[in-house]
Amino acid sequence: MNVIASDLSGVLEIRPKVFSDERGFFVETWQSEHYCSLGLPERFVQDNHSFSVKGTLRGLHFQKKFPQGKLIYAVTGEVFDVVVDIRRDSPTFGSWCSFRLSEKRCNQLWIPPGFAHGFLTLSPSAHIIYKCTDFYHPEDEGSICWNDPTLSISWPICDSPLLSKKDAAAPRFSEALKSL
Ligand SMILES: Cc1cn([C@H]2C[C@H](O)[C@@H](COP(=O)(O)OP(=O)(O)O[C@H]3O[C@@H](C)C(=O)[C@@H](O)[C@H]3O)O2)c(=O)[nH]c1=O
Repeated sequence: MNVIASDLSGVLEIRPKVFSDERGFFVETWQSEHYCSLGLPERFVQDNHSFSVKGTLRGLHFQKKFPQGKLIYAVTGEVFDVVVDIRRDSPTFGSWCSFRLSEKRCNQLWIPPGFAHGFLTLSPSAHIIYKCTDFYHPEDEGSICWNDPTLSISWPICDSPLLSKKDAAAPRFSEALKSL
């Protein structure tokens, strides 16, 4: 397993060992001893699976009182995944970083609690699964508009992404964080 630290403390790209043979491949996507030794918690309480068509952008989402750590994996396709540091006491508060997660790379992204998260589907479609450290609390959810001018995220191929109604109406970064 290779682990690449990012510019945002705690955010890790994990590249698990892939065992390929004539049948295909095998990969461990969660093994508590190995992943906990990287600093991930042992306890995840919810697993999610989303399917998106090309050009879909989900995010940027966060929970306020119940922040979720997330371990993200692209089972099929490729996504441009973005995390934004919304930890007020962090030296990188307001900074973002991006990762390409894909079925070819078999890579994973660990996002600790305290970040807003979103992704854009680059391939014709993508199945994304992720483990969460806290439950979904819809009443606690916050969102930031994907094209916030302060954040100025360099989304690839993204003039008019496919958005949910909620994401299309998401507030700017400064407004969204007033509720934090
Ligand atoms: C996220 C979530 C949604 N839902 C429901 C609510 C809604 O009716 C439907 C679709 O919800 P959304 O439009 O919020 O789904 P989506 O836009 O895919 O939301 C997700 O986006 C990515 C970027 C994340 O980081 C996730 O934490 C989550 O916020 O699914 C649940 O029942 N449980 C959940 O955990």
